[in-house]
Amino acid sequence: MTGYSSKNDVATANGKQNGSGNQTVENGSKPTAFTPQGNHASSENNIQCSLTSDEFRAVNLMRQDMYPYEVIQEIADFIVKGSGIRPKIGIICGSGLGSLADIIQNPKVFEYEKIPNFPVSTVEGHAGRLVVGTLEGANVMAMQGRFHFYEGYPLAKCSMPVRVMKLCGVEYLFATNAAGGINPKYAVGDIMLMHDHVNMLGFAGNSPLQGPNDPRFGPRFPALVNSYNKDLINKAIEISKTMGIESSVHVGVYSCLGGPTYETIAELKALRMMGVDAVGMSTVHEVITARHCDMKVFAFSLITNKCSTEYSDKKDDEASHDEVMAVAKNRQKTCCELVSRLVAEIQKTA
Ligand SMILES: O=P(O)(O)O[C@@H]1C[C@H](O)[C@@H](CO)O1
Ligand SMILES: Nc1nc2[nH]cnc2c(=O)[nH]1
Repeated sequence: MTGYSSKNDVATANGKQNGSGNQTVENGSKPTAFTPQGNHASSENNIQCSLTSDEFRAVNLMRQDMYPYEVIQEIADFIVKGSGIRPKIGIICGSGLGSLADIIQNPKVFEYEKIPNFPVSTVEGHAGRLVVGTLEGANVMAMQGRFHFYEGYPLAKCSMPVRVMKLCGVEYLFATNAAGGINPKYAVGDIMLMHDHVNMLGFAGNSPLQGPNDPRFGPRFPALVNSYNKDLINKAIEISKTMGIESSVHVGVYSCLGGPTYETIAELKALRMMGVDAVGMSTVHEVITARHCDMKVFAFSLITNKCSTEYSDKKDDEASHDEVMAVAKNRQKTCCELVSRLVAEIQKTA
């Protein structure tokens, strides 16, 4: 084979590691060494890590994934007391779909950084606010900004807000996302109602339920068949007919990869062979957490880009977050209408 070369260069994020493993840091502060036990020491004979003590503490906080029931209860109490509302429906806004929270009436807004023990959003298109209020007469709470594995958060932390929703009183989770369409019949701007998922992070041994199980949330070994509520899917199909968009609404299988990279062609081919229709970087761990604590789940993907399984040199064929955001902005009105009409249906039968 020609045209392919592999060099043994080793680089760090700041590009300063040399072949001998010696490291320097950009800002001149002294690197901190850490032991495999996790306590960081300044001894030079341990594994070296180019973090200052402050950076190390920040990373540690980010990776904290144990949220005892009592801590989640405290967060839930903070939100219920602060808003004066006990929400029944929880909405998670996907990339660029923050407007789903803007349609909430009499909103009480909580910035994530002001909520005790809450993580912060780091991704463009995820504002980082919890909005509590009413929609179509129903009490709702919406996450305007979710947490992703690729941001550095463990899965349990990414989906911790779902447990907060549960303890606030939420019975229904509406999870939305932006996703790449692998099914060749899907077009950009279409909506895929999720009826199942392939948990690629789970295949790799990662779960939001890893670690000790607290039975106050749910069982050690929850079943996931029928995770996506069929009645809600059918109601959404009926609503799509009345909205005149049924030809661009599909029912399909979503898969979550770790990101932040978009997929290679070989990965897309593999996913297609596995029966995946749309691929993204979220939602699955939230659904698992919601089902564990017995919430009813409705989820949909907005198809923001087509994932071709053919090799191409065209730059236009590459996925980009700008495209994802632009398509989501274009389709936000339709997504908002679908969500509010479904909320109205739930409220009607309450
Ligand atoms: O939060 P979602 O799943 O809607 O966002 C998707 C996945 C990545 O965060 C981002 C990639 O463009 O969009
Ligand atoms: N993994 C993944 N996530 C996305 N989010 C929006 N589009 C995509 C995509 O093509 N792949």
